[in-house]
Amino acid sequence: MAVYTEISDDELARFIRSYNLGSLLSCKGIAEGVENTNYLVHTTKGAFILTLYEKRVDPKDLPFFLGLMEHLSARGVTCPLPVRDSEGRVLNELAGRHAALVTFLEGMWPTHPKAEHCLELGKALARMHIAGAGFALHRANALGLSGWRPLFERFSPRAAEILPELKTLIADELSFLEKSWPADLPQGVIHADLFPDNVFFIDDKLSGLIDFYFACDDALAYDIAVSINAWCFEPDCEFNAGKGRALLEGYNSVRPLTDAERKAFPTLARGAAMRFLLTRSYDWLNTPKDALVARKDPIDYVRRLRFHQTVRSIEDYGFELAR
Ligand SMILES: Nc1ncnc2c1ncn2[C@@H]1O[C@H](COP(=O)(O)OP(=O)(O)O)[C@@H](O)[C@H]1O
Ligand SMILES: N[C@@H](CCOP(=O)(O)O)C(=O)O
Repeated sequence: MAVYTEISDDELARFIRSYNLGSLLSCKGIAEGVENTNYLVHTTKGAFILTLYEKRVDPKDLPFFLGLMEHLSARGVTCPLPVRDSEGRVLNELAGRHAALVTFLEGMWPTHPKAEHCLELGKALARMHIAGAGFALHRANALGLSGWRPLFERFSPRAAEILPELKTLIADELSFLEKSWPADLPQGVIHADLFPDNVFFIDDKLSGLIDFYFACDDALAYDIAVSINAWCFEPDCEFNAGKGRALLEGYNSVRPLTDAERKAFPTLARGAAMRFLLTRSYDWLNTPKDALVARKDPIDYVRRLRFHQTVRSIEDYGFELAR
């Protein structure tokens, strides 16, 4: 579920009146999602998503996230467009939370992604990276290399509750990543959480990207690694080389990977697995068992990490990329 904050009818009516969106017709809480409270709002001018930002979003990052959606949208990326109120503001307050309204995107996310979806996703990711160039605001990746060890230290005494060897696995892997992390790859704005539930399709055609609330500046190829992990492993955590190839080929056809990115890919994939292993482990241990939000299994990312540890070069994945 993701309705952490309830809003009264009066508060909502007052809020919607501050936008030039006609009359309020309906408002329903959205069960999907993890981080923030989302409502689907209909007015006589159309459908919108109302987001109330919850405690894990740092308010100082909101201009970056909202500005990025405006920047990308203006450059042809189909993503939610923040709506301005009658005074030109995109960020407001509602029910004691920072709040914004964005346009509603049609489409469904693929619950069982196929290679065709991965190909489309790869192209869309590359287009997003290209469109992100020139965005004026900056945000460091709070969940990048320098954030991993401090996050690990917050749960390491309890890591064995997830898996007896987890503490050693993470500690050794962090040492490897700190020594080997590539420093000079092409940088830009990345989505950083482009999982299937953040990508919409209509009839197998990609219709839009959502959820830019982890977006930041980082290595562009790291974003590909995040998506390879999220899209190209089967439910039993077997790597699907066909899906991986489709994603990489789609990406490479729009923005060819540099030699340095190709060489660094196995390390980036290990780092991307580490990032989600850490956040999922922390949440697994700290989300109350009766919380309405579903915890995501950290073990899936232990398996991905172990797989990437066996890979030496991008060719070992079975990718054959045009140059
Ligand atoms: N602009 C949008 N258009 C259509 N649906 C959206 C939009 N934004 C969010 N949603 C819906 O809300 C759900 C949760 O949104 P998301 O941004 O992933 O939340 P969270 O950041 O809390 O995880 C999505 O799975 C989708 O169903
Ligand atoms: N994608 C993350 C969790 C973040 O959820 P989202 O709904 O904000 O995409 C994971 O799978 O661990």
